[in-house]
Amino acid sequence: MAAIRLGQVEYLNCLPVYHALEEGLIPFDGELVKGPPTSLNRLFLEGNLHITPASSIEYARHPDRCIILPRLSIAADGRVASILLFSHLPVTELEGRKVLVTTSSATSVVLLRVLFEHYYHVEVEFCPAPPDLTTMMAMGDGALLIGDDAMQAHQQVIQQGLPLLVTDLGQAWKDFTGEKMVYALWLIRRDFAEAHPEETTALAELLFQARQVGMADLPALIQKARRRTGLPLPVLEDYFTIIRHDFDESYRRGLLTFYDYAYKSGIIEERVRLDIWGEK
Ligand SMILES: C=C(O[C@@H]1C=C(C(=O)O)C=C[C@H]1O)C(=O)O
Repeated sequence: MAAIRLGQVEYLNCLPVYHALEEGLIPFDGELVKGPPTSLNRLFLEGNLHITPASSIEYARHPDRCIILPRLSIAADGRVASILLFSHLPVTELEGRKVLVTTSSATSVVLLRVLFEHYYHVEVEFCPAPPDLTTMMAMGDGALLIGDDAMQAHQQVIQQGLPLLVTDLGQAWKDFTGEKMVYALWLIRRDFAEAHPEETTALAELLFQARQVGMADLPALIQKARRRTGLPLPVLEDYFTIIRHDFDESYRRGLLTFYDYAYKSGIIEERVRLDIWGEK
């Protein structure tokens, strides 16, 4: 069998799961392929990755091509700190304005559309743009950033005292629905999983164990995150307590609520059921 190609989102949100693999604390002889979420989504759907964390909305767009690994996600219960809308005006005053959305995200762009349509009841014009706060804010009145880009931009706003409002979409989603929000799922290619069921179960277990090992040494994660991003320690300590990787019933309910709104907004074509490896 060819070496496993495993995707890794190049943001801090993945560190708890990949730290143990990067450090060899858990042996993994496949290949780690790093990138922003939209690159991993594309590589996976083109058949160039066996497993990857992918934007949760992509599962709903291609349920026939993938299976969800159990017990893993990238999620938060309310405030998430890395999915942020920066704006010149309060969100409810953005009617008719242009909002730039990062080309690195799929899920959060849909989440923003859902929130504007169903929660804020405001119509805005969305334009994709590379993730750079200054350029984005020069082109419009709002900028959606995710991951480390969002966290760095937030620091820039604080340190330079920029006159921008910052809306946390995880918090907005919680205020709107009362639910948790699942941003990413670990997906495995359906053809691969069906042809190699034992390897699939072993890979699911390996990733779950890696996360257990990673989370068991939070100080090491924080030090590594600091070296990688230069973000202040209190920001990192806060982030690793609010970013979650669980996928129990309450997370699944939050995800299905999100899919329902995406369906109502015409973003996905049908209501999806979650096909989770090892569960029938
Ligand atoms: C919480 C996050 O989760 C993610 C958001 C994604 C998206 O919006 O498509 C995809 C993968 C994750 O990186 C984040 O990036 O900040």
